[in-house]
Amino acid sequence: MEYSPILHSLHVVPSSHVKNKLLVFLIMLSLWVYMIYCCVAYCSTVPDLAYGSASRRDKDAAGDKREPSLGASRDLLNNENDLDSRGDEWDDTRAEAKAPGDNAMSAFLNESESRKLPQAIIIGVKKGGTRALLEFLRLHPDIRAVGAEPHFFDRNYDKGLEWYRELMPKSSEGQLTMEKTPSYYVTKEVPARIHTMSKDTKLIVVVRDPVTRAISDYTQTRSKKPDIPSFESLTFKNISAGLIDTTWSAVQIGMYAKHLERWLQFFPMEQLLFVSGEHLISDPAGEMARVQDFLGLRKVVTERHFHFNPAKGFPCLKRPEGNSKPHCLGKTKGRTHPNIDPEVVQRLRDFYKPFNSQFYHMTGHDFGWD
Ligand SMILES: Nc1ncnc2c1ncn2[C@@H]1O[C@H](COP(=O)(O)OS(=O)(=O)O)[C@@H](OP(=O)(O)O)[C@H]1O
Repeated sequence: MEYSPILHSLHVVPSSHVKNKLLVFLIMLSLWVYMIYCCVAYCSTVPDLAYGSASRRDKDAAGDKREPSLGASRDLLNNENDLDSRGDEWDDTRAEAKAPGDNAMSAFLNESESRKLPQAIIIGVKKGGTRALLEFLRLHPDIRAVGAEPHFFDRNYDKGLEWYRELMPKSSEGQLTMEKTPSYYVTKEVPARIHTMSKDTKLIVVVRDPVTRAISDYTQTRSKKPDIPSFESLTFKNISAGLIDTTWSAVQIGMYAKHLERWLQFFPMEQLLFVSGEHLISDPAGEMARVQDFLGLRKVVTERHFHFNPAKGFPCLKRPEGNSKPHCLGKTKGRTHPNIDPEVVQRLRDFYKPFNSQFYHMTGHDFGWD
């Protein structure tokens, strides 16, 4: 038969047209199948998890940042207005450390997480280095800690344990929940209250030379209230008689042995760990080894996590892997202290000597302040 283009087109065009239609139909079908699959199987779970984790994250963040309503006190001025007390330093380091895809996984794991009352608390002392210690500890995967200071046992006790528990971040079974509120160490009612929550609570106290601590405390107050009297005049009840004012909190907090006596009425010494604020700066890894040991944790936070910043005079945190910039605590840590009359400093040293000796004796550790 002779070739006829007309016949050919009559024969071919309809068939390619059908093929095209078939192709479009198949594509549409697979799209529909995919969409149905998404809606029924995938979409019904993933957005839930994603939403769940997002809302949980928001809630956790809110929990971390939620400021408990606080009664008016001098500490309120000293601490709660201190942005560093809200505790978000180095959070970005931890966020960066998450691998992509971790969100879905952590959302899944979150399902088995719950908020728990803290099993360990950093109870003091104010200006001892408590923020640095908490942030060092937050690097540990087995620790979940609330960033802000809850002040539950001193200022918010009437709100009840459920209120307190709600402030805590979610944690899984093997993780320890922690918080830090430095005023606990010196507040009379706190040892009994923590004991009532759990007699097994582990207690950590960061202590520092009481004279430097007092000056640091004063420096913080003055940064908010520049018109306060001089350190020298606040130190003495009667300046000519050289009588130290032990009712001034900056002086009183440093009488560590006196406060420790109260704690020992409720807790055995083995349940308390005293961290040297000075060592936390000069040998953070060494001090962290003691803390992790005390908490029964694997030694995860080591020298690889620290980088000493000579300009700041403090160790800052770095991720062991990678070469990102180390993260340091904010400006409210390491404020320049005013020069204090050396005679007043010496008077304070003499005043603290017997308290320090008693403290060394009680803890079995010479902190070397004298
Ligand atoms: N790594 C690191 N970075 C910065 N600062 C450090 C660090 N380690 C310890 N410190 C010392 O911590 C002091 C503040 O103590 P706290 O965090 O306990 O203060 S607060 O009570 O929470 O306000 C703060 O006291 P000042 O220097 O007087 O500001 C620091 O000396």
